[in-house]
Amino acid sequence: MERLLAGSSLKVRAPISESPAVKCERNLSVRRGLMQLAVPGRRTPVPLRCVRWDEGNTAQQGILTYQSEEFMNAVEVRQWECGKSLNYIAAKQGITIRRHYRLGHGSNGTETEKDAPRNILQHIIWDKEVEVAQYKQAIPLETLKKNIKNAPPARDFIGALRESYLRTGFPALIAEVKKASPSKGVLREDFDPVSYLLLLLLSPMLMNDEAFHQSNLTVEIAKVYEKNGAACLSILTDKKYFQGSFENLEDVRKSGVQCPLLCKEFVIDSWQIYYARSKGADAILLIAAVLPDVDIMYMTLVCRELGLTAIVEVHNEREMDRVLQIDGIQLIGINNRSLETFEVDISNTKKLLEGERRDLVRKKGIKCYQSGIRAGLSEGADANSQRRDQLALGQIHQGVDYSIFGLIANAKTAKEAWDTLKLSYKGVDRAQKSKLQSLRRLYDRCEMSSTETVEHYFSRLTDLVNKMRLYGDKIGDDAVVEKILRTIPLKYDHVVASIQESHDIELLTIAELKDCRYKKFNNHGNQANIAGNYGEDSNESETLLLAKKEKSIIVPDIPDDFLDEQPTQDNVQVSVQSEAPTRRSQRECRLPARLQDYVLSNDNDLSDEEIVVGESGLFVPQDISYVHDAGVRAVLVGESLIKQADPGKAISGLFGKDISK
Ligand SMILES: O=P(O)(O)OC[C@@H](O)[C@@H](O)c1c[nH]c2ccccc12
Repeated sequence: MERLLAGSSLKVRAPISESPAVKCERNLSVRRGLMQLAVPGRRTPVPLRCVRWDEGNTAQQGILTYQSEEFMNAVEVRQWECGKSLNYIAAKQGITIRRHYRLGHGSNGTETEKDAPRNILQHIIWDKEVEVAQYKQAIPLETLKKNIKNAPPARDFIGALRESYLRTGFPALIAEVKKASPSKGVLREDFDPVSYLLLLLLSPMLMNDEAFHQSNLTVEIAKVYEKNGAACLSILTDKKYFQGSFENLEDVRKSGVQCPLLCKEFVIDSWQIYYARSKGADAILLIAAVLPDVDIMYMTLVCRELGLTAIVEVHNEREMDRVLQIDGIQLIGINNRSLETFEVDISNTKKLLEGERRDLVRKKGIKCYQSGIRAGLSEGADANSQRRDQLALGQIHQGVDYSIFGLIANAKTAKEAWDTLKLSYKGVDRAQKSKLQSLRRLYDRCEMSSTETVEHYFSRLTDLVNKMRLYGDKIGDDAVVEKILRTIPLKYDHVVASIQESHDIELLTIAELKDCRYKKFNNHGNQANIAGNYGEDSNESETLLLAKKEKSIIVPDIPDDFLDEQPTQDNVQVSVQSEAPTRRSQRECRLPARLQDYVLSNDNDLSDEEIVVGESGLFVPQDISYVHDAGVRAVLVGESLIKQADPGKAISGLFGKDISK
C-alpha cells in the first residue's frame, strides 16, 4: 500500500498503517485515514481512502477518491463502503445505542423499536443527530476549517493534568461547569446564558468587552475554579439536556482563563470536533457507549490533526476492553455513572482498573506525549515523598559514569532512572525486542503537530530515539536528522532548504542539527507557536526554554539520608555482563541497597505514561482517595462543586485540603 501511494503526489496526514480499517463485504478493506491527493488545477486536495480487496487468490489494492471530506464521511458512503449498516457494526461491538441516520439505512429491529428511545442516552443521541445535521448545513466543514485558523491555539490538556498531579500529589481536578443534567434537573439556578446571549445580540460591541464576559456566570464560575486549583475545566455545550452552550465555551476561552478546556458534548460526527476547536476547545469527549471503534479511531486522528486531546469515556468492562485495543488513545475517562440508567457506583473505577486491565493500561501506555507523572510517586505522594524521590534520583545520578549519565539525565524519577539503568546493562531479550518494536512504530508515526513548538518536537523525537537506542536499536544520527527535516511542517521549508544547502545532511549529527535549529528556526517566526503551548509570553524564546530544560540536568546535592551507607561488595546492585564489552559495559553501577529498595518498592505503580480520569459521583475526600488508590490520576467533577453556594471553597472541601497554587 505504501509503495502504491509513494508514487503519487500525496499528502498523507495519517500514516496508512495507523488509519482505521473497515472490513467490508467482498473482502474489501477500507482505510479511513486523513489522506488527501493534490490534484493539479484544483485548489483543494481531494480526500481519498485506500482500499484492498481479494480477487481470487491475489490481493489487489487501490485508491478511492471522493469529491469532498464531507461526502467521504457521509453515512451513506460509509455504509456503502462497509456493505453493512453502521448500526449493525455498532451492535456487534455491544453498543446498544441505535442511530436513526436516514431512512432506508435504519437499524435492525421493527419500526416501533426504532421509534421508541429505550433510554435517555438514546434520546439525546437522536436529538443530537437532528441538531448536528442542521448545524452542518449552516456551517459547512470547509468554512469551519477556515474559522479554526482564527481560533486560539489548542493548549496542552494532559500537560496541565500532569503538572497539577505533580504539584499536589492528588488527582488533578477537571472542574465541570454544568447548569443542569437530565438526572438531577437544574443544578444551579442563577446561570443565565440566555439573557447574556440576548444582550450580545442587541449589542455586538459587547463581544470584545472583557467586563461583560466576566459578568457571565459561566465565566465567573470558571475563574473561581481556576483560582481554587482546577487543572482543567469541562464546559457542557449540550443545550437541551444540560442547558450548556458553545457560547459558554467560547466565552470562557476568551475570558483569559488559562486552564485548558474540555468540550463536553455528545460527539457523533467529526464535524463537531472541528466546531469545538473553532470555539477554542482544547479537548473533547468521545463516548464509547455511542461510538463504534472505527469512529473512535477516526475521530482520534481528527483530534490529533487539530491538536485536541480526546478523552475516551468508558463505563463498563466491554467498553474498557474495546478502548484498550485501540491505538493512539491518550486519555481514558472511567464514568461511574451509566449514561443509560444514571446509576452511580464509584467502585466502577476500581473494577475497571484491576488485574489484567490495569496491566494493559500500563503496558499500552495510555499515552501522554511528554514525559510526566512521576512513576513511583503515585499512591498518596506528598511533598515529602516527592523530595525523597528527587534525592534518590540525585544519588543515582551521582553513582554513574558520565557516559551513562547521559542516558538517565532526563529521568524524572528514581524509578525511571533505575529502569533505564537495568535495561542498559541487559542483553536484548524478547521483551526488549517487542518494546523496541513498539518504540519503532511510535518513531515511524512521530510527526510535528500543528500546535507544537520545534523545541518540543525535537526533544520528543530525541527522547524516543534515546529510548530506542537503549533497547538496542542502531539507528544512526543521519536517519534521525533526515526524519526531522522531512517531518517539520511546510512553513519551515525555507529553513530546511537552507540547512540542506549549507550542510552535508548525511554527516550532520543530531547535536549539530539542534544547533542550526536554534539559530535558524528561532529567527523564523516560531514565537507564536511557542506561546501557544502553555499560554506563555511569546517573548520567551526557545533558547530560554532550552535553558530551563538543561537546568534539570544539573546533578542534585547528595542527599543526607542516603549517605550513611557506602557501597560495599554486597550492595553492588548492577554488574555488567554484556556479550560485547564496551567502555560503558565494563563499568559497574554501584547503588546502596537501601536506595534500590526504595526505587523497587514503587515498581507496581502505573508509569508516567498513563492518566486515567475518574468521572461522576465524587463528593467527599474519601471518594478522591478511593479513586486515586484505584489508579486514577485526574478526576472530573461537576455536581458536587457547582451545587455549592461557593463552588471555589467546595474544591478544598472535596479534596480535604487547599489545592490552589
Ligand atoms: O456531576 P458529576 O456527577 O460530578 O459528573 C460529572 C461528569 O462526569 C458528568 O457530567 C458526565 C460524564 N460523562 C458525561 C457525558 C456527557 C455529559 C455529562 C457527562
